[in-house]
Amino acid sequence: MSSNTRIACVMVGLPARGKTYIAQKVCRYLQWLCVSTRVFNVGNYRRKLHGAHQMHSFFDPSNEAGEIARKEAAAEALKDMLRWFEDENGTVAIFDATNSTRDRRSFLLNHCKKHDIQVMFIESVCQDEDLILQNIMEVKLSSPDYKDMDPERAAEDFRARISHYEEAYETITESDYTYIKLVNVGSQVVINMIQGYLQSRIVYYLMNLHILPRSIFFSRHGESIFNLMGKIGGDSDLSPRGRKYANALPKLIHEHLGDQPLTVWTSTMKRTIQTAEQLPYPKLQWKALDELDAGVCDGMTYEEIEEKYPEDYANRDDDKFNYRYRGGESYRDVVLRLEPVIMELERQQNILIIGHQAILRCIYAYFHNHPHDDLPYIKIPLHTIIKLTPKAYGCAEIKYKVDIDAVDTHRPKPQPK
Ligand SMILES: O=c1[nH]cnc2c1c(-c1ccc(Cl)cc1)cn2-c1ccccc1
Repeated sequence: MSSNTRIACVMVGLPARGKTYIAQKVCRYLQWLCVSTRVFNVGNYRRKLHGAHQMHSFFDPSNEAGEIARKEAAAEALKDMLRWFEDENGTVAIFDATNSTRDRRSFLLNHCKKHDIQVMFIESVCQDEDLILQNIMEVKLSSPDYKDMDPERAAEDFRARISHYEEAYETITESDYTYIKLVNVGSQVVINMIQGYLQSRIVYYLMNLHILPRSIFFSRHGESIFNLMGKIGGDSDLSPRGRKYANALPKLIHEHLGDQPLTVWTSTMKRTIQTAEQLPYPKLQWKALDELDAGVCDGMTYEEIEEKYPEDYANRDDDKFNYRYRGGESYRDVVLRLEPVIMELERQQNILIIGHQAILRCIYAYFHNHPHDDLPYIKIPLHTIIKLTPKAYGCAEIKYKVDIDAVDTHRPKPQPK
């Protein structure tokens, strides 16, 4: 990807078509992959400039004052977006608004062209009334615009807001525009003039999304012999307590899942395969799920590393995300090799990953949008089951500590010097 690529993903769609949902997911995915990305939500600018609790009349095209106020909010967001590209050296900006008329889209396109910013329109078209209602109930009624309002009245007002947009809505047909049109959550996808690597990755990601209810379970392997010895890496067997955990897992998973289908993913290392052995579900081994490669330090204790490689030992905590073991990997390397796993996770429904500490930190950070500086210090204890259930704009989480003792492998972030 050439270093100065700058892309504005411009959302298009009526209210309650998942524009913000898409914007936030694409932003989280790209940031996780170390692409500097940011969402500019025009609704937030409108609320900041003109307050929340605007009733539907504010959005009536014949409402002069409303039109001026909404144009001002869009102009403010656009100004911030351009400034962000310059000052923060941004790569992908996501301009989240209805952008529902040809005029508005051509204005944005011309403005971006002047600043050498590629524009890719992302339109969400949805006629599925149930999904629109689910969106309104899950998202709109909890928005600042409807805080403390009677849900029935709020839903009614929001429907009136939608109808104001429907009158003036012009779907994308500009054949010389770069765009992806997602119909009914990608059950039909139309793409036009997609250019370059990054745009193609964004298109591919969007085509793999679904919003069917599902849960993702994580657990590290049971305690291993190397855990007991304080050694990192290796390919050791489970310890007796680790085997006890493996024996307890099937019942615990069934308690959380009931009779729903599940697929179990492990690495190719013995300790995860042995932990999954008794689970009565289809299993898949991923090389990409193998533990972070510690290179020359593989099989050593931290004391031995400090003894043999004192400068490496000291440097690692200075920037643990980017620190790469000699002949081994960094957390950044692991994130990039996990991208296909994340892509497949987005496609799937219930999955249990039996993984390794560094690996689960990276995957967990993707779902919780954790910054890279914190990622290498996320607590993922042994003998613990984490259940993530994706919601509209985040993930619900249950953490379940199993009552089988294990060593604590967590090393806290050192205090800033
Ligand atoms: O097309 C929609 N129409 C109404 N609602 C929608 C969508 C999508 C959606 C659209 C395209 C894609 Cl690739 C993925 C999701 C998400 N949502 C949503 C539903 C509930 C809460 C938050 C968001």
